[in-house]
Amino acid sequence: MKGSPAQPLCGFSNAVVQILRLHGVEDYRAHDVLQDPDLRQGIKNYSNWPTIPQVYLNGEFVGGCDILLQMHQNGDLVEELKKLGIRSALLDAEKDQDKK
Ligand SMILES: N[C@@H](CCC(=O)N[C@@H](CS)C(=O)NCC(=O)O)C(=O)O
Ligand code: FES
Repeated sequence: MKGSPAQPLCGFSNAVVQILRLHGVEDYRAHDVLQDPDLRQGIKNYSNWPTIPQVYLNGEFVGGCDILLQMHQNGDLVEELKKLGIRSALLDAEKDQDKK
């Protein structure tokens, strides 16, 4: 990403942080490519993906901001988190809504 989860330095990186936060995912490793030109280019070569941010789940490249947003909207992100043993906080939020 650009910047840090606490202080994203680009709207696209910020969007990824916010989507993860919605799902209660705050504990992940983030690397600031603005601090490391080799990482900035190297990660693009590694994933064959031209832009930052890049999201990896269990070391597997998932996509950038647009793809994460899409997965958020179509429910895939909840499923992918489940595969990692992470229960999305959004599921509990939905339950709370049902009660009302
Ligand atoms: N549509 C992209 C948005 C990200 C993007 O366009 N990133 C640009 C601007 S921050 C980028 O990384 N450019 C190459 C660079 O800055 O090294 C996505 O889904 O992630
Ligand atoms: S830093 Fe300008 S769009 Fe990301």
